[in-house]
Amino acid sequence: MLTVENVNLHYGAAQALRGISLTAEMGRITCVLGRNGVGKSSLLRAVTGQHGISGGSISFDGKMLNGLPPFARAKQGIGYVPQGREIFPLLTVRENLETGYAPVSRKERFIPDDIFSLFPVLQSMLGRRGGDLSGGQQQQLAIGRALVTRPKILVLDEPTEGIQPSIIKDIGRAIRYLRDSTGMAILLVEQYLDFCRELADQVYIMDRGEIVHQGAAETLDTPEARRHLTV
Ligand SMILES: Nc1ncnc2c1ncn2[C@@H]1O[C@H](COP(=O)(O)OP(=O)(O)OP(=O)(O)O)[C@@H](O)[C@H]1O
Repeated sequence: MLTVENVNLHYGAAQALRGISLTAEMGRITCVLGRNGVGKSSLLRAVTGQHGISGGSISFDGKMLNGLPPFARAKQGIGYVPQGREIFPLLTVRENLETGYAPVSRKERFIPDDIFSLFPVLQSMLGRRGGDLSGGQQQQLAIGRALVTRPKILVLDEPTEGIQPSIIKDIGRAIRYLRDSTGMAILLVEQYLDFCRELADQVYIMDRGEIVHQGAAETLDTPEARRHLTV
């Protein structure tokens, strides 16, 4: 289980996270919703070690992550699918997937078949350059690359952003499959309410760097939750 306790994060003098606490349990999909700029990506940067925190603690599987660099967190089992996908455009699909080998042991340095069952398009495009793929295919590649690192928790930053509906469905199916078949934890940041409502076991809403609501997915339909999500 991932435990975030009372976390603060600053960019210079600007505070982006204010006393954030949340948990993401194994075998469950935890969704964090919120409008633009409320600190969702900053939360994931804190969890993955992309940005240091200025207070609080983050632990996974009983181990404290504070101060560990991103590669050490990847070794602990934290897989990250960043906003904007960050595919290497000049590397092939296969090479992009192979960049996920870095944190795993030599004997695990192969691409699990599951990835191609979830996203068959990746298999048919193994020799193509990442930059030639559509946005939706790149998103599938970014998820595949994170899965190559054999994560125990998959952390996704707005995977539906700019993606066509049919691929959003595939991504939703893949996330559910990963939860159910592997028991991994999923921490998902989103702005797309319907996607979260369908997938999430547990939801949090952020506003101005704080958690302002938490509960089961059904609670997203309460007027109080809606108020935090409408512009
Ligand atoms: N590198 C940075 N330097 C300074 N301020 C930043 C930086 N990154 C984000 N911020 C600020 O921190 C706040 C939270 O940003 P963050 O990207 O975490 O929000 P978000 O909820 O993920 O938004 P979005 O949906 O647009 O990605 C915003 O006010 C943003 O302007």
